[in-house]
Amino acid sequence: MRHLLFLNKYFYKYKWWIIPGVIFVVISNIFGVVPAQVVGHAFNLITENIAIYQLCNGFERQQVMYDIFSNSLFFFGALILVLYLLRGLFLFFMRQTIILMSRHIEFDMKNEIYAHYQKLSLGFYRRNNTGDLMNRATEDVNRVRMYVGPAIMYTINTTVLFFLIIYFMFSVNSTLAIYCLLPLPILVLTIYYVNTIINQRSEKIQEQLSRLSSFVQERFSGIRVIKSYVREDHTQDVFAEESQSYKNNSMGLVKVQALFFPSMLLLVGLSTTLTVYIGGKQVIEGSITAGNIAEFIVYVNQLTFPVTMLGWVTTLIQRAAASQKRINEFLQLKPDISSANTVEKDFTGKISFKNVSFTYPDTGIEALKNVSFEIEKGQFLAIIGRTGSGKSTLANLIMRMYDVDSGSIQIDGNELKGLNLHSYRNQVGFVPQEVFLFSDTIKNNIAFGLDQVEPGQVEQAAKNAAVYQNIIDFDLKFETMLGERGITLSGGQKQRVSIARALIKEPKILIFDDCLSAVDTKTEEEILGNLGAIMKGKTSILIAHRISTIKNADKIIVLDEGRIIEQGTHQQLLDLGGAYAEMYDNQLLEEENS
Ligand SMILES: Nc1ncnc2c1ncn2[C@@H]1O[C@H](COP(=O)(O)OP(=O)(O)OP(=O)(O)O)[C@@H](O)[C@H]1O
Repeated sequence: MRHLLFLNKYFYKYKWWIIPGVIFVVISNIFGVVPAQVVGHAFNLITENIAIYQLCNGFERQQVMYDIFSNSLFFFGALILVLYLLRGLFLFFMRQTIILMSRHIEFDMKNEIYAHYQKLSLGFYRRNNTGDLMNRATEDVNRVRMYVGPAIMYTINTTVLFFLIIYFMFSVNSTLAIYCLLPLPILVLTIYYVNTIINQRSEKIQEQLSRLSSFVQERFSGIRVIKSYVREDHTQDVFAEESQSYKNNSMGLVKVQALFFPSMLLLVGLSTTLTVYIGGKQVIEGSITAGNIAEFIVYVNQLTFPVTMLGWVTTLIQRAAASQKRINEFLQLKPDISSANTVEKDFTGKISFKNVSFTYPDTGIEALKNVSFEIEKGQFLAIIGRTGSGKSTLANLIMRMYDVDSGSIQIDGNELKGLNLHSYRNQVGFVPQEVFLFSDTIKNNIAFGLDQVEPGQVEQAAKNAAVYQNIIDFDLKFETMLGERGITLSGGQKQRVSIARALIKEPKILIFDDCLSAVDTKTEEEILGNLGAIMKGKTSILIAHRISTIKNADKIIVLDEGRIIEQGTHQQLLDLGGAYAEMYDNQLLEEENS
């Protein structure tokens, strides 16, 4: 429950919603309870005068009495109607304040969670799966909203109504009030018990449902693999099995739910019977009127719904507390990477690594060991090495996706950790190894890193990335949609759109993480030629597997098992006759063979 204290700041923020809300609850309940007394008076009017009315049978006076009777009853009826209309009006205001407040809180929370998620570093996203992140920002927030809205509203409502009714009941007759209320605790306990069972089963069903949807989602994403391995029938069987247990559990839930209303009605019936029985005896004794019995029956019926709600509200609160706990777990996480300095600087692009070592915290793999090198402003650095040698890790460290364990990375002679991260990353163009494009138009994908796009900028970036002609060939050209509902680009086209996205930023430092692998050698040469012109005076880092791609680099670093084993120009490394020269010979041989 203490987790829900987190929400107090929102209650404070929206105090001018909740305070009038509570006042509306009180007023609406007063208008809800008073009609019971009017019913009582109406009853008394009839029971007290019906005998006299019948005595006047056959006399002219009977018509006069009839008129008085019907006018009075009409008055009572109209009064009840007006009171209920007023109750309805204040119920409307109550919802318009408390439920609207819950929607505002939901909106604020979603934004707070989303903003916080974005601050968390890459490591956090590696540790938690997307489904879990999404659930906390949607399903869990929704459950908390049910607490700040309906749960709070019904709790206040039930409390106010309960005290009003108790007050009125006891002011009429305390013995009858006690008998009337006697079955209520049993009703509360029964409903709470049945509700708990319903809840446990619903949770189980919910879990099964999300397992089922993850299963379906994954299988449809991998439909190509399923079809090529002819596993449709097997997948169908697994799906049917999962659905079967979902069905069985849902049917079990229906059974419990079916018990809910009958048990509730039974106890309300018991309460009414006691009211009539005990009340009847008291009428005979002369301590109350028949109208009071009618009044009590209305009270009992009025209490039923809020009391039923109590069980539901308890589960809402329990669920909200569990959800808020999950939300708080993430909200309390501090980002591993934070911007230390707010001064924004323009960089020239000199990068130096001094004895940098880095181990991935999740796997314990030491990806870089004592790495030292320097790139001057405007130089072209290439990194080559076997798969898993630490090339992408090096690029990620320059982007400060992770912080180094030991050693230091400096940009223009300043510690990377001390730089304004936002401004620094804004000046770096990064093309990751795994291309990711958004389900949006090609134009918006290329212009992703810009706040404002000048005319012709997107087209020029596409030309520089040698993808312009491909885009022009599509019917909708730059407005072509990508992703699930749009077209699918080829691997090479995707890589080039992703390159265009980095180039359009006109970065001071450009990092290409093995992103020319799906591009043919001719296109690769075209891109590299364009890059030469664009990156003049700016620093570029290119990670590659083909020596043909990097031989013009100012400096080449050869990585092996996280260590730099050789560095120099293409010619220097060939002259060295080591790993690079061997790689070169092998690649020449492969080319000749093919
Ligand atoms: N996010 C991660 N969490 C844990 N370990 C990782 C992570 N990324 C990479 N590694 C490990 O770090 C080592 C270096 O990986 P890295 O991706 O830097 O190699 P690479 O040289 O870029 O390989 P490739 O050429 O295949 O892309 C590998 O052993 C890899 O398993």
